[in-house]
Formats: sequence, C-alpha cells, structure tokens
Amino acid sequence: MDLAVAAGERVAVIGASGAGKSTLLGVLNGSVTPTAGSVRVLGTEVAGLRGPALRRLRARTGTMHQHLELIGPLRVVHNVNAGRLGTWSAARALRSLVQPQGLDDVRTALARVDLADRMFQRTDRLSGGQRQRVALARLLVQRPELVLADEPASALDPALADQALQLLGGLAVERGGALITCLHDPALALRHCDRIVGLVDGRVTLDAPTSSLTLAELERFYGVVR
Ligand SMILES: Nc1ncnc2c1ncn2[C@@H]1O[C@H](COP(=O)(O)OP(=O)(O)OP(=O)(O)O)[C@@H](O)[C@H]1O
Repeated sequence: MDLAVAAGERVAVIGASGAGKSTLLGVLNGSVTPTAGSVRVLGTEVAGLRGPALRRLRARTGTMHQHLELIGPLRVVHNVNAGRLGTWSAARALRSLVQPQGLDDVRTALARVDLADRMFQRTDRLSGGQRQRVALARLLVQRPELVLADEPASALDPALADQALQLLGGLAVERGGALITCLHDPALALRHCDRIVGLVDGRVTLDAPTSSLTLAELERFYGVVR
C-alpha cells in the first residue's frame, strides 16, 4: 500500500469485510506494528516511537474504534473525559473519577451529539447508537488533528449518521488535520468525504475524488448487484 493523505482531506476507506480497513487505521495510530515499510503520521515516523513521544502523537491522533472501547460500568462523563487523559496529570485524572473535571466541555460535546441528558448515566445502560455517540463526544473533547474513525455511524439512524460524519469532518478540518474513516455505506462516503480509497486484500485498488464517482460505481465495488 502506498498512500498519502494531505491536511484538510476527508478520506473514506471502503472495502469488503476483511479487506484491511481497520488494520490500516491501526497502523496509523500505532496500535498495529507493520512488518515492513514506513508510516509517517503528522510528520512523525511511527515505527519505533516509545514513551512520551508515542503519547504525544497519540494525543494528536483521535481514534473512534469499531468496538468503541468504552468502559461500560463508568458514567458517560468519565468515558468522554477519557479523550483528554493524555493531556492531564495522573493526579487530575484520578481526581476526575471522584469529582468529574471539565464539565463544561463534556456538556458541550454531549449536546453536539444529542446526549446532553445522559452525562451521569452508566455507559452500559445506553443503546448501541447512544454509545457510538459517547465515543464521538470523547473525540470532540480530545480535539485531535488526525481523526481515524472505524465505522463511526454503523449503529446510527440516517439523520444521526449524517450528523456524526459532519462532526468528524469538521473536527479534523478545523484543527488543520484530516479525517480517515472506514465506511460500509457508500452514500455516506459520497456525501461527507472528498476522496474515496478502496481496498481489496490489503491493496489500494481505487483512489479517486468523490466528485468523480457515482453511487452505482461504489456499490459495484462492494459487489452489490441490482
Ligand atoms: N490482530 C490480528 N492478527 C492477525 N490477523 C489479523 C488481525 N486483525 C485482523 N487480522 C486479519 O487481517 C485482515 C484484515 O482485517 P481488518 O480487521 O483490517 O478488516 P476490515 O476491512 O476492517 O474488515 P471489517 O469490515 O469486517 O471490519 C483479516 O483477514 C483479518 O483476519
């Protein structure tokens, strides 16, 4: 794979299940170590980064995981605040578990995903779509430059899916960074991304501006027959 994403781009990564979309995001956030090749993120070579250097890069890179990685028994406020633990001292992080810190930012982020009334609810009492929006609010308080989102709207109804993609794109672009998001919904990719990268067995077989693609072409890429 040879891929360069510029600042300001919103890129949808599409491809059949198992094509390598999540692995690509993992390589970019440093959670998957490539066996060969070179990966530069925000100007930094990822391979070999350790300790504070890796933590600094992770604070600038926000990932919305396919399985969300929320802590179920914790209240929503704590899961949202987890987005900025990388910038807090250990003492502040511990204090926040007893007396949640930075409530104004949390409230604002939750309002942007229509969950303002859920701040103190246990996270595992929420629906799948509500949990997905908690993960999105966590990214909103983190304010990363590079946003990596793995199927960020898979559990959302169409209106909330559009809202989520708008927030993710806006977040990345407002920080001068980029959005790279895996999407199984070609229409969503066409509406919210500038560029579409298609993977087959870990290789890039499609890389084009959204404006040059049609929904029918993307559906054919997924093997949809009408
Ligand atoms: N930790 C791992 N170790 C070894 N192989 C893995 C690991 N994680 C994923 N794979 C394999 O890598 C390939 C790509 O997986 P990946 O999760 O990146 O696919 P994907 O395109 O995101 O799929 P989906 O749309 O189903 O989420 C698959 O064949 C998978 O079995």
